[in-house]
Amino acid sequence: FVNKQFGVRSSLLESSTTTTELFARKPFITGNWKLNPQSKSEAVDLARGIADSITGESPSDVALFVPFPYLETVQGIVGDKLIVGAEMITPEINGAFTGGVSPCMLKSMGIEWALAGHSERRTLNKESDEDINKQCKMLVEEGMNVVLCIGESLDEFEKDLVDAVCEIQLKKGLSEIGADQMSQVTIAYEPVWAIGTGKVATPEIAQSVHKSIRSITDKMYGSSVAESTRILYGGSVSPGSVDGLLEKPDIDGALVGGASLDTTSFGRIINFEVAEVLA
Ligand SMILES: O=C[C@H](O)COP(=O)(O)O
Repeated sequence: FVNKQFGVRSSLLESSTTTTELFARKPFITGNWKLNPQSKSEAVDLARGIADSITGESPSDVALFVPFPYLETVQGIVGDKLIVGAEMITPEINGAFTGGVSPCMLKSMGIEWALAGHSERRTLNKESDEDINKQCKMLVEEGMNVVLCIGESLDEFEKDLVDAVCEIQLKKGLSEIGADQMSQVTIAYEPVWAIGTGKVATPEIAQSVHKSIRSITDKMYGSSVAESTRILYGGSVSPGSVDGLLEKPDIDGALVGGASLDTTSFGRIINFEVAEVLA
């Protein structure tokens, strides 16, 4: 077994293997806690467990997107080991937006990352592509980083509209964001039918959509941006599925929901193992 992950796992690497041989982009494993856990003490335990599962220099970037009330606590626990981000933002500077949390507020707390466009917010909170674009633009303009989530419904999947839906969501979500701002953008492909259902997309299906997303990014921004933009897969990622997904050349990481609430499962996902990347 040869582990050629990007990053450092030197004890497992063949002396002739460089860390950049396998992955074109540094893998990025992210957890989205959603409306969990139910208490601060549980959040503390979970954050500690996850931070402890990163020993030495991580082979990947790792991020946790957590509910607002836990941000500072989790950040204090994980330190520099991983990124802590918000699950959403209100794209306003200040004013009469009851319940809102702005990018500026987050930045003042040292939080530099946020999700935008998660399907639960698109569906439950009726966020439109225009709303999501406003969030993305404000985040990058504030010098923050955004994970833009896109993905088709089951109905759209069955009607073979996957690439078309992703193209629309991508183009609208990134409207007026320049090539020079794309280093602040990560894309997450999350088929809605795979979220929380246990029905993970096969690596082949996910790879095909990721390749199409990269090609759309190429048309929008050129090859250099397309080749450097990380595209994560989300939807029922588990310890059993992560290795196969990460073996695909255009799958640069994962956005993990349910399994990010379990220290052992998320620890295994963070420390995924691939022997080679399959074209
Ligand atoms: O943000 C994460 C996604 O919604 C995936 O959630 P899941 O891993 O529970 O399916």
